[in-house]
Amino acid sequence: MGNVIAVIPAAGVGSRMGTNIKKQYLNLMDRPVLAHTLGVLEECPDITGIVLVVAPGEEALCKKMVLHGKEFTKIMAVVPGGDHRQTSVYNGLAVLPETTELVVIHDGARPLVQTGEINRVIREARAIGAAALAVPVKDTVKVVNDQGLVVYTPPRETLWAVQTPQVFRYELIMKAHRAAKETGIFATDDCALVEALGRPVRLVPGSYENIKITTPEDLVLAEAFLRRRKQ
Ligand SMILES: Nc1ccn([C@@H]2O[C@H](COP(=O)(O)OP(=O)(O)OP(=O)(O)O)[C@@H](O)[C@H]2O)c(=O)n1
Ligand SMILES: C[C@](O)(CO)[C@H](O)COP(=O)(O)O
Repeated sequence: MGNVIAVIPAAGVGSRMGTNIKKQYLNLMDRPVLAHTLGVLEECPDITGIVLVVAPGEEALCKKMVLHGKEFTKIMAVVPGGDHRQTSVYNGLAVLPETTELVVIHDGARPLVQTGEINRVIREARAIGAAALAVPVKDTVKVVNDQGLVVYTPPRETLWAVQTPQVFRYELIMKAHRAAKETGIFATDDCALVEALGRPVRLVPGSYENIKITTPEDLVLAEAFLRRRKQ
């Protein structure tokens, strides 16, 4: 088995959080959101290296707020991101060694992922090439038109909310990102780019705790989950 490298996009602006400090640098209990995320990946035995993607010019800030000390020994590179999450991920993928077997793409803003979940996704990706954590959607979802009128109601049992990590064979995810770049496809997750190639993607049941810190109430929830884990 070859290298399994994590690419962590953490270059977003956090517009939905609306705070002066970007959400990845906000404190969640004792340390920044991004430090929690990196801490889980650091502890994951299957992951051999980490490439962190931060906003251009924010490398020093990230070092000061998150990467000080000697906690994160697996960080191979800190690279500048782009205007979209997809571009940030691509910039991370572009610096990986050719010897990389699998890439674990995980949002810097998902600090509550657990080692066992990451391992399960890695196992599936090794078997079929592409896999992601996901949870069944709890609400009934409506598809609407631009006037807010309901067009249809997809059956809930077919709907899953996809999370990260999303794990891929290195050559497959590079092919998918390059093809998306050429055709101008922009997607909100990396699986969609592999789907666009017509290749299979396996969803691995995850946890409702693996939330993405997106709006202010997510920090309250995340803190509650962390406190419960410490009990
Ligand atoms: N240009 C971007 C946009 C997003 N991300 C990262 O992708 C992850 C998921 O994105 P999201 O939660 O949407 O973060 P933001 O784009 O920062 O948030 P918002 O959409 O509210 O502005 C985050 O870790 C974020 O930092 C990134 O690396 N580069
Ligand atoms: C990749 C992702 O985490 C899947 O839920 C998500 O799509 C990333 O960011 P978004 O901007 O909130 O869609």
